[in-house]
Amino acid sequence: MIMTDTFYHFRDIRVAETPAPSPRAELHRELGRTLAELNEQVLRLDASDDQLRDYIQQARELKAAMAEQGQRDYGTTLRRLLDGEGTGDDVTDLVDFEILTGKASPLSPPLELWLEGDKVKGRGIFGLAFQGPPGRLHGGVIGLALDILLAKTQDFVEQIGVTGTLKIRYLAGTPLHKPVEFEARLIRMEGRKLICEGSVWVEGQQTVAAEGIWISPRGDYRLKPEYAELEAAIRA
Ligand SMILES: CCCCCCCCCC(=O)SCCNC(=O)CCNC(=O)[C@H](O)C(C)(C)COP(=O)(O)OP(=O)(O)OC[C@H]1O[C@@H](n2cnc3c(N)ncnc32)[C@H](O)[C@@H]1OP(=O)(O)O
Repeated sequence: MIMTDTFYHFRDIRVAETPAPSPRAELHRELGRTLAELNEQVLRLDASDDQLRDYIQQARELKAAMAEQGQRDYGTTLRRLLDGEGTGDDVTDLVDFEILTGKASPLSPPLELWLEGDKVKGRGIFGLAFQGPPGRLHGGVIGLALDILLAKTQDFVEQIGVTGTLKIRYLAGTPLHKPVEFEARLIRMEGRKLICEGSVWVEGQQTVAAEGIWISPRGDYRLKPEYAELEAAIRA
């Protein structure tokens, strides 16, 4: 019997289409979630000075124990993926530690993203660590979430570009601790520019509107063949 391993290329990594996590990746996710919960717990922790000293000591010991293990090298992982020789673990290593969306990152709610028809959709519940105005999500964090969300409209095209312009209009406060829904879509492509729009919703009320321009460093934006049917919608 011939055993075939699956290898991944960087350009094939799409929203919500990452390989099933290995047991190691699952454990990283559990560790990340536990640390995120700890991060929420530590905010204005109502503990005595002695208890705080004890927690500092325990945290330092945990950090020192982890430091002995070292960290896998990001550059090597990215290189394998850019060469089309990435493993499933390489893909999860890349996406699972991303800010806000990474399932193994202590800095993530996490914000979940997926493709639905011609849209990129997202959902997340943000805790106190992401607070701006009292009880509300920080506007800069919303900007970060929209940057990540709108960038994923590039899942429909061949090129990968960088954020050129991101315009955000805050229409109403976005509350903490409630499901926040995100939506983005391609508007049009003009050579190396990709123009897209996004919105943020809580309980059916729109709280934020955004428009973005992404710039492809090399080559004009082109739809991937499997999304050719979007042509009519984005030219309309
Ligand atoms: C391999 C791994 C890749 C992973 C990517 C992850 C991305 C993560 C998301 C980010 O955090 S991106 C970081 C934030 N963005 C940046 O750091 C971008 C910094 N700016 C640049 O690098 C350059 O200014 C840029 C590449 C955006 C444009 O420089 P160019 O010299 O290629 O542009 P050029 O002047 O030739 O203009 C090309 C077209 O784009 C337009 N343009 C240029 N900069 C623009 C801009 N900033 N906003 C809107 N449009 C812009 C420009 O008007 C022109 O339009 P027209 O063809 O219609 O004349």
